[in-house]
Amino acid sequence: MSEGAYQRLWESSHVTLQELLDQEQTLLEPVPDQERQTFQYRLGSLYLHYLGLLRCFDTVYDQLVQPQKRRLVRRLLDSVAGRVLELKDELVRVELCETHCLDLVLQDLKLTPADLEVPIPKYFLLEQSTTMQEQRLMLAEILSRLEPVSSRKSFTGMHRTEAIILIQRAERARQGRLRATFMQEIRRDEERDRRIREDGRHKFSQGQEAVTIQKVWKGYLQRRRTQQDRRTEMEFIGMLPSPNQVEHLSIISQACQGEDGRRIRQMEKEEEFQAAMVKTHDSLAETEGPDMKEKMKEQIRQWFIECHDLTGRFPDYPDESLGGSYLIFADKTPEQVRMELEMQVQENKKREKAKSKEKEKDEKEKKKGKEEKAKKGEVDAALQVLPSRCIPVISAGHEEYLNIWKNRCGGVHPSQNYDSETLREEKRKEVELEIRIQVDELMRQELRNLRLAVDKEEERPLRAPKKTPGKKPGIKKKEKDLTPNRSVESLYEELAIAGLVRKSEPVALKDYIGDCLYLGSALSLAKKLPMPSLFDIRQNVALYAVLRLGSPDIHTMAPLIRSILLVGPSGMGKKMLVKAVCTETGSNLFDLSPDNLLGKYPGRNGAQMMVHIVFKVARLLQPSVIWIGNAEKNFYKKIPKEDREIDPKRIKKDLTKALRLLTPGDRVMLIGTTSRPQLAEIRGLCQVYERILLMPRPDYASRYVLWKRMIEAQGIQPTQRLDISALAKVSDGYTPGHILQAIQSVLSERRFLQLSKRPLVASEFLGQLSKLDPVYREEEESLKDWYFKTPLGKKNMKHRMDQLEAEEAKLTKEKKQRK
Ligand SMILES: Nc1ncnc2c1ncn2[C@@H]1O[C@H](COP(=O)(O)OP(=O)(O)OP(=O)(O)O)[C@@H](O)[C@H]1O
Repeated sequence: MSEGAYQRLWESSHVTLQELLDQEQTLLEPVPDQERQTFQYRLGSLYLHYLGLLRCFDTVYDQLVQPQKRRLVRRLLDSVAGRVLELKDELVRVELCETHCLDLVLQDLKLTPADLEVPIPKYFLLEQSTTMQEQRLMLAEILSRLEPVSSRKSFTGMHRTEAIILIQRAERARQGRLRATFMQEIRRDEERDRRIREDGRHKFSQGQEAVTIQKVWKGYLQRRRTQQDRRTEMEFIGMLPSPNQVEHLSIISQACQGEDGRRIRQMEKEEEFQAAMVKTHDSLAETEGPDMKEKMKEQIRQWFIECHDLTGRFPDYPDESLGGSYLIFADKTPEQVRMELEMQVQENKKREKAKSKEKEKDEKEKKKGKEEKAKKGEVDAALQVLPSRCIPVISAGHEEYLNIWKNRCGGVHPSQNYDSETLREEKRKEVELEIRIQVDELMRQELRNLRLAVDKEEERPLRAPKKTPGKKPGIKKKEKDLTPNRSVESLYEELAIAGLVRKSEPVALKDYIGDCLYLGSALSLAKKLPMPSLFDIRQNVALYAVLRLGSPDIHTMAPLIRSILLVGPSGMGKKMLVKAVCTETGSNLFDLSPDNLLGKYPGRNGAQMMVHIVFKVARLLQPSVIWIGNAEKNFYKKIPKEDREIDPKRIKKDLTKALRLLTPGDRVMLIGTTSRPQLAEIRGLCQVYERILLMPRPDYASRYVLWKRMIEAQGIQPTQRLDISALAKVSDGYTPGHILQAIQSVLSERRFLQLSKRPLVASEFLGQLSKLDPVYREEEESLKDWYFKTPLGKKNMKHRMDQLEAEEAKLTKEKKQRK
């Protein structure tokens, strides 16, 4: 794509954004519970639109070169991502479920399932800070120091004689196999000769011979032609990949080169812009600074005099936290400002009084209302979207685009140099603010002198800055630092040596294979509960973990989620998802799994110290993932004998406390994984883990793509002879881990070499599959039953029951009326 194309994409994104911002307003109006479905539909549609926008802004930010525009697009990208997360929360709140069936919305908007995919901004990985890379190097260095010890321990030598015997045995076996094949061939030839001798040779005339040869040849030619035609048609309709892979790959690599080239240009332009910012700032401070200073002083003095003339006394100087003298210039007369300052105190008092009165009134009304509702026996619930934190940021960004960039974007090849006029405007404001701080300091002193000289007034006590409502200083508990004298590096090293920090294997989230549920809405209509697909799980992990951990701005704007629990049978890819989160966000991986804590930091104080250090380091070196495998063990109802030694519940209390101290901006996420949550106390588990993602066995669509892509990942292009659909059908009940295991055991090195002569067929995998234990129905049912005991599951169940009851009541009423 050319630069002009990215520019046009940006412009069209703003057209969509304008439409979405218009829709936002209507969503704030409360909707009665009866219209739940329409409300869900509107939410779903908005969510899909924002996802599309996120994709566009990500592409534009990745490829746009002009530094000022990139800054604006970045702000828009982060705030749109925040809005996507807010809408996801709304969807969960309204649908009482972690997964959503958006197939009808997709259909109406003429989108494909690929549009449901949550895009992960490319800058998460491309703009990883150097500190993150340094951390990774530090960990590699610590681990390499530890390695020789462990490798020495694990290496068990083999005696020379034993080794010779082993090699001889293998060589004799090889020779035996060769001889056997040779003998088999000799016997086959002998058998054929014998049969020919017994049957006697057919005598053909020359004509018959010619006809036979022609028959075979023509048949062969026709079959080849038909096969070719069929293949061409399948390629044409996109059912088979094009054989021209080389050409395809060269086009892709060319496009990638173009993108990389643009990223290099971005860096060059950014450096230019950084230098220009410093230069413009300095030149403005030098040329316009003194004038600005004098003008400000003049204005403020004028204000002092006018206030004194009007009220007979000098005004109070606005506090620094209120913006200092900037408050005076906000289009107000000096008298207004003074009055405002005076009025603030009185208003606060009045407001407090009114609040206490209102509270009393509300309580009375509530009581009355409750009594009335109880009398009527009905609950009047209304659905409404919560006010957004991201919309103001998006609107401001959109405004800025309209005011500054919209009319300057034109041209097929827009200029990618920075705009010096806009830069000067921005820097002028910055310089003005800096100078204002200096001027305020001077003028405060001058005011004090004036009061003393003119009114003979001693210094007045400074008015306390206005407190923001809701924030009560001192109420938030402050964390006690148990390791005040230790550096982060030394704590990190300590954790790495103890094995609590791990090196995560690189796994991309897109490699978590799985297709979406195509019939979700149909199932819902048939009153069947749709189960989450692997696709849904991938999307939820992207939304809950990756987007939040990837960017500090998104984390601050999005609703806070500190922990998630992945619940599913063994082999569903829970650990793989944890690794993928670390890879996509460049997070540090801390392992607090009960089995990993055996013998580490013993005693009550030890456990407290361990959790403290892990959370402290995780927060200081954010983004971080704290993983707890077999998370049920921390909350065992009854500790089994074999786990008594590890004392799995010892970190429970400290974990809950440490989690509560995480605030927006602390990019730390606790991810628990478990396959047996039934063994845990459900209350404790659900208190620690805010979101619970159930991972049932894969459905047919997911199994199909799993087989296909896992075989392809081994470097094999499945042929027509491999019936993947049949494989997907018979592997019902098996997890992705099982499927991978079966593929790996069939595709041995020897089988690989035979592929050209003997293509793969489905039956080969069945033997391997039959050796593995599938997820039995009882196990899955018990997991589902457990899920419906969790807070969200319970609400969902109750809602569905209520709906069923209401429908039954409606039906009986209709029947009665017909009679
Ligand atoms: N959806 C998937 N796509 C691709 N590979 C998968 C998928 N799910 C699982 N795998 C693969 O299956 C194997 C087992 O996965 P993993 O160890 O993550 O499962 P798990 O649920 O953590 O198991 P356990 O509960 O036993 O710890 C891994 O090699 C992983 O890469």
